[in-house]
Amino acid sequence: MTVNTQPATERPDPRAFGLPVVEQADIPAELRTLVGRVHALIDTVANTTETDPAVLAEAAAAVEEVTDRLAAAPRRQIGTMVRRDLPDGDSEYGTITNIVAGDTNPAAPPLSLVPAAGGGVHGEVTLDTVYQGPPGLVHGGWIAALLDQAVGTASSLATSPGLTARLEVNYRRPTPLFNPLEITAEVERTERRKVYVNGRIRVNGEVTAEATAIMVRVEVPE
Ligand SMILES: CCCCCCCCCCCC(=O)SCCNC(=O)CCNC(=O)[C@H](O)C(C)(C)COP(=O)(O)OP(=O)(O)OC[C@H]1O[C@@H](n2cnc3c(N)ncnc32)[C@H](O)[C@@H]1OP(=O)(O)O
Repeated sequence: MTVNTQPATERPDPRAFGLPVVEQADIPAELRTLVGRVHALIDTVANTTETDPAVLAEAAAAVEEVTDRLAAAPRRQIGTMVRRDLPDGDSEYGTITNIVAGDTNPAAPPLSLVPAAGGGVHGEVTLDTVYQGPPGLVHGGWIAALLDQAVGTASSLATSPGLTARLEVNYRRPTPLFNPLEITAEVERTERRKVYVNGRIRVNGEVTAEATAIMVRVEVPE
């Protein structure tokens, strides 16, 4: 039987899955600054034309020293979630180191997806060369990752959290780096635990990639 989607009245608490939860507001501003600077470091290292061995060795030693200092504190438990308040008064949980949207992951763009006025979710992100595939263009796997995150978030907010069972991506136009990407997704219908979701990426109003997905909602342990 096909049923209409209905907003979840109650979202499962990740603690029911044994996962710790961090409040987004409790992430120190200094950690956010560090995450941003490490992202800039990744981009800079990927693109530096420095060849002086002394300069490169000094940089590597400095990075090692900072890494060792931070590693003195215990690591987060794998699967740590972050609870975020959304502009519409709702809230959502996400994995704090999620590679697409993780608050504390310097490798993440990061993408912030929020409920769209007309339903579904939307977000905007501009990608640097960390995400480069073909010259000047976003890697196709990263396009799929952005769309996966979007359909997963749309499904989670409209129903309850799930895992991607199927994701089909059509690459319509090249998706450029250093251009704002508008990402949207919305649930089409639900069928038992299956949630059928559509998503797309637009650049200057033109669709560059679109996806159809089936999310399968996770069952809360007894
Ligand atoms: C808040 C806390 C944390 C919440 C955590 C939230 C995390 C968000 C993650 C973001 C998105 C990701 O990257 S997810 C990561 C990538 N995806 C994965 O790793 C998923 C790997 N696959 C799996 O674990 C599994 O196959 C599942 C969970 C998808 C389904 O297994 P299952 O739970 O045993 O369910 P199962 O009975 O097999 O299937 C349920 C229904 O879905 C259908 N179905 C199953 N697979 C498919 C498929 N590939 N294509 C079409 N349909 C399918 C079945 O026919 C059935 O339909 P019917 O009989 O009802 O008609």
